[in-house]
Amino acid sequence: MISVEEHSARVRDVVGTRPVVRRALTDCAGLVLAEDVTAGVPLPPFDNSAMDGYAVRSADVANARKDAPVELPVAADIPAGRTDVPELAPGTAHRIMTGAPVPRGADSVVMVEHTDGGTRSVSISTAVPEGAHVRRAGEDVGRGDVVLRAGTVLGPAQLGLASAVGVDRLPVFAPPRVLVVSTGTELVHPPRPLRPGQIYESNSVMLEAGLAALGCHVETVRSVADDVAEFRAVVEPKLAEADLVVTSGGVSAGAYEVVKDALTDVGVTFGKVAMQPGGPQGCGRWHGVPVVTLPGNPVSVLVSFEVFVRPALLAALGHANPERPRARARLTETLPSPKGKRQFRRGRYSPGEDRAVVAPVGGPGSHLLASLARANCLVVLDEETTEAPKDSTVDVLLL
Ligand SMILES: Nc1nc2c(c(=O)[nH]1)N[C@H]1C(S)=C(S)[C@@H](COP(=O)(O)OP(=O)(O)OC[C@H]3O[C@@H](n4cnc5c(N)ncnc54)[C@H](O)[C@@H]3O)O[C@H]1N2
Ligand code: MOO
Ligand SMILES: [Mg+2]
Repeated sequence: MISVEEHSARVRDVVGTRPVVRRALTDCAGLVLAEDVTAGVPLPPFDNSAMDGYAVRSADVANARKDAPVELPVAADIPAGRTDVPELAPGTAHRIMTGAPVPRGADSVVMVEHTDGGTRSVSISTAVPEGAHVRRAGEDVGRGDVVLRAGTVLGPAQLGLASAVGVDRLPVFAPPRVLVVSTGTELVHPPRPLRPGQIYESNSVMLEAGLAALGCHVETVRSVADDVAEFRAVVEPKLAEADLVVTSGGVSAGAYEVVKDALTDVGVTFGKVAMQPGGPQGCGRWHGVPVVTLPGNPVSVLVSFEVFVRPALLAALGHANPERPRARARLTETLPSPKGKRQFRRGRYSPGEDRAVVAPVGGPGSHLLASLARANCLVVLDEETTEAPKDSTVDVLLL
């Protein structure tokens, strides 16, 4: 039996790191930036107006008041996007819109609300300080500034910033193509009616959803019978298109362990990990493609995905912290735990007023899928623990 840490290290090793690719910004959401990004232009690129109104010299409107407005001729009209903006002559105003370049000669903008809105001449009823409503070139970002650091997870704001400084593609860690294979002669897909002895397949649905949430491209074989020849015939031709294979089922101690039987002699190692659920595990390479084999019980699949596959993939994708957040919480009922194994029990975590609380959901059985769907965390009881008493403080992994 190997420890959770040993198997984690093996899985991380086999999954490795992803190559860097340059992708269009719109294909980068959720991915990790592989290199620093510098600004090709300052932000804003030029002095521009923060308001719709009139560009003026503040000295020309210094005496303007509501009851004594100042009248200026309007010498130009500057909508946003105008590229041939004339200089402002003293004693004149330019009508200007938000985002339009402030003309040379002007030092401030008067909001249209403080004028009569004139187009030939304008009556201005307020004085403005120098610089009023002018957004200065480079006040947000200077040319050549590092705007995004390698390792940044790219969300909407980061991608918007990249575009704003003139970038169209970014170097990111390429999401892998993952082939999910569920094994089991008993598996049937809804809405086909069940015959006695059959069950509806659920593991590939969980794995596909979990992998897609990490940005992986997933191809799924929703079920293969427990037959080595069929398993090889279905899966082997798909290896060329996969960066990782994740299987479910067929790895334990029975007579029809299709994954174990098909892959033992080709480079995948099987054994037991000191944990419950998720004991029987395997990993290795098949024709050079990384393979992680998960046990078939549905709770075992999802716990194994959380403990081994998800962190390995996030690390491969460049995430600095690939682990789920952890917390400590007061246990609402006593939980037994098998000696020598790390136990993961489903729980409902709530932050609480002064101390977080976790209530176990369902029993330890790894077929109890309904309780998994109600859980928002896993209570982690270490290998030494045989019982975690009610009201004791335990570690939880927040899902
Ligand atoms: N004699 C022993 N028997 C078992 C041991 C053991 O140590 N000695 N370990 C048990 C543990 S723990 C687990 S976990 C399972 C793992 O079994 P396999 O990986 O071989 O998985 P299967 O036998 O194929 O299936 C187990 C169970 O899960 C259901 N299943 C499988 N695939 C799916 C799916 N895609 N969707 C829904 N349900 C699925 C399957 O019907 C079985 O009930 O072995 C124990 N046995
Ligand atoms: O370890 Mo199995 O994964 O308990 O059900
Ligand atoms: Mg089995």
